[in-house]
Amino acid sequence: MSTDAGATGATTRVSVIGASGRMGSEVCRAVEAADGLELVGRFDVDDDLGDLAGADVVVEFSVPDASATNVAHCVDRGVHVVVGTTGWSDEKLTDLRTRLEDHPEVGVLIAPNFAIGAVLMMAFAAKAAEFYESAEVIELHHPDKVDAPSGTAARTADLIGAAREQAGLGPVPDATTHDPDGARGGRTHGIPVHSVRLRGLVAHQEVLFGQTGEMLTIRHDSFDRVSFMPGVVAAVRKVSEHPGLTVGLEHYLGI
Ligand SMILES: NC(=O)C1=CN([C@@H]2O[C@H](COP(=O)(O)OP(=O)(O)OC[C@H]3O[C@@H](n4cnc5c(N)ncnc54)[C@H](O)[C@@H]3O)[C@@H](O)[C@H]2O)C=CC1
Ligand SMILES: O=C(O)C1=N[C@H](C(=O)O)C[C@H](O)C1
Repeated sequence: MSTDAGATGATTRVSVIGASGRMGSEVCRAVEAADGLELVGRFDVDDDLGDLAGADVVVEFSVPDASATNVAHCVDRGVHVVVGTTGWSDEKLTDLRTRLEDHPEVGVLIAPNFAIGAVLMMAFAAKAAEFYESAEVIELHHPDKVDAPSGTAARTADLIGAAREQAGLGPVPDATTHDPDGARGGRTHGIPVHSVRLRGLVAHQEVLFGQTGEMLTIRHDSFDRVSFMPGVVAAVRKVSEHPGLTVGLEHYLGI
């Protein structure tokens, strides 16, 4: 298997699942333009994944209901996978870890967001969380997105919730007792999360922290899907060096 193009000069063969989608098509263009990577397969719904066109690494951007099955197909064939699809529940992650025990050489990266600024936003939010009484997440996306909240917002809220627990903070203050239409949004790990869907948007998020007399806002905007590509290409290059399951691009970037 030739996956270490940087060190050896060998070419890494890459297939894309979800190749006709908004992200998949952008990934195909990025792989074709990247030194040391060769696009060998494009797969979409109803295609037979077969031997994955002989890929060393698969990039998977499909739909939440299909992603786990697609990734299992790759792992069973000893192929590394870079996953951007959202909707990975704890149960699905546990099943994948179990599957990987039979293929200890295979690396799988699941990253809720490949934009470097979004990775930093999540890291900054985790850092800030213990210092503020209040925290809320607002994610804003294009209206063709099928899942809410976004994977990025869910991950951000999880990181904030875990940091608050670690610091011994209680629930966020909220006197609401009457909310028949759910105006206060959903909750992830105890943190309110609000989802906006608006034509013209791509992918955006604000993390709000408050305490008496001050407020901190951390905001990230992806104006174009090219913003995800440096992270995807870096992950393709590194995934073989990280056997087992990794959740979050920050672990590949040393953030
Ligand atoms: N991690 C990240 O940085 C990012 C993640 N995403 C996530 O990536 C996923 C895809 O997003 P988009 O490209 O915007 O969606 P999209 O709807 O444009 O593309 C999804 C593609 O998957 C295909 N598909 C459906 N079922 C399939 C199956 N069983 N096997 C193979 N392909 C199948 C569809 O035909 C479609 O071409 C979503 O979960 C989204 O949240 C999106 C942007 C960035
Ligand atoms: O569907 C999208 O567009 C995006 N999905 C990911 C998510 O759910 O967090 C990443 C980014 O926000 C774009």
